[in-house]
This record gives sequence, structure tokens and C-alpha cells, in this order.
Amino acid sequence: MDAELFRRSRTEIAPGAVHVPDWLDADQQRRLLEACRDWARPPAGLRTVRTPGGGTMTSRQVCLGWHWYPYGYAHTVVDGDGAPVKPFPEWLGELGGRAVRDTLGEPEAVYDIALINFYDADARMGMHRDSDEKSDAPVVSLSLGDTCVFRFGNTESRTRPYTDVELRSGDLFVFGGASRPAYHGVPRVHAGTAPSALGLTGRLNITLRVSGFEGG
Ligand SMILES: O=C(O)CCC(=O)C(=O)O
Ligand SMILES: [Fe+2]
Repeated sequence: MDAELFRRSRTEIAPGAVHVPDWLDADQQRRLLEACRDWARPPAGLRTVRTPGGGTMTSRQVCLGWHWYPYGYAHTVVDGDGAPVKPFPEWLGELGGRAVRDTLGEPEAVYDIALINFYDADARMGMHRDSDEKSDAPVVSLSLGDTCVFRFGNTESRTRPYTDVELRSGDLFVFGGASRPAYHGVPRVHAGTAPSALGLTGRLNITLRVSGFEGG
């Protein structure tokens, strides 16, 4: 997977939605992975998310800053062990700000939420919008490990038109502006495609968001 005949280039997938291949170098990926491993530990660690309809999400998740559950945010893991959500570190906010600056321009708000999703070979994420925040600041997405198909759709429906983008380890995807309410999902993970030096079996995605909530 490391050999490449054509260099992947930065692409605007839709207005306000930008894919930047290889935004994180190997060292940055390793450091972010180490941090994810720490965050995944209990209390308030990696958990299976249950949806109100009785289903379960196939990716497993841990949150920082604010705890997301279907469908809202809380200070504690209300649908899990009840522990306080882990703090959102300042360095991660700076990384989010830099991602926006590199793609869409000067960030207008400070990042305070991270959702970290771990996908094994069979995990997927259905088409959805990130709509439980009160801010329309861009969503920043960072990928580690296995390559996936990231489906970026339209703002009206879960169906076509959409664009399938391959997200690989180290890639950045930012969606803001007119694309902030777009439906998106992960129909497929390509098992065994992670860079071997990273030492991750599976895929991690870190999405950074601005809550827009008052009183931290
Ligand atoms: O795993 C991904 O690339 C997308 C994650 C996502 O859409 C979310 O956490 O809301
Ligand atoms: Fe999402």
C-alpha cells in the first residue's frame, strides 16, 4: 500500500469539504495513536454505542471534552460506566485549529469535542449528519491505520449524489460551510492496509468538533 504511482493530491470534494492526503507524518500518527490508546482505557474508555432503536454501532467509541450518546452530549458517560468524560487536551484543540487554517482559513472557534471511533475489519458507519452540536464550525477528521471508504454525501438525504473518498492513515478531511450539514458515513474498511510501522490493526478516526455549548 505504501508504493504509489500517482501522488494523491488535496481535493475539494464539495464546497467547504477538503481532503488532504498524508496531513500527519509518521511520527505525528504514532503520537496520536499512543494518545488514543490511553483515552481508550477505562474509566470512560472505549465502549459499544447502543442506539435508541435497539441496535448497536459497529465501531467502538470514546469521547473527550463532551460525551456523545445517541443523540446528545453529556458531562458523564450516561450510557456506559457513568464516569466523567475525559478532558479535551489543549494540544488537540491546536491541531484542530491548524487543520482548519490549512484547509478553509482562520478558525472562528475553539475545538472542545473529540469522538474517537475504532473500526475493526467488519465495522461500518451508516450515513448520518453531525448535528448534535450548537456550532456550525467545521468538523475535522483524522484517520489512522487501515484505509477506509468515506462516503461524503449531500445535505438533503442519505442517498446519492455522494462521493466516495479513500481515507488512509494520516489523512485529514475537513467539512465546514455549506458542507457542514452533509450526510456522511463509512461503508467499508480495507482490513490489513494500515502502514506496518504504525502497529495498528484496524482503523481509528478522530473527529474534532466545536460544541457551541455554554459553561464548558
Ligand atoms: O470514521 C469516520 O471517518 C467518520 C466518523 C464520523 O462520521 C463521526 O464520528 O461522526
Ligand atoms: Fe460523522
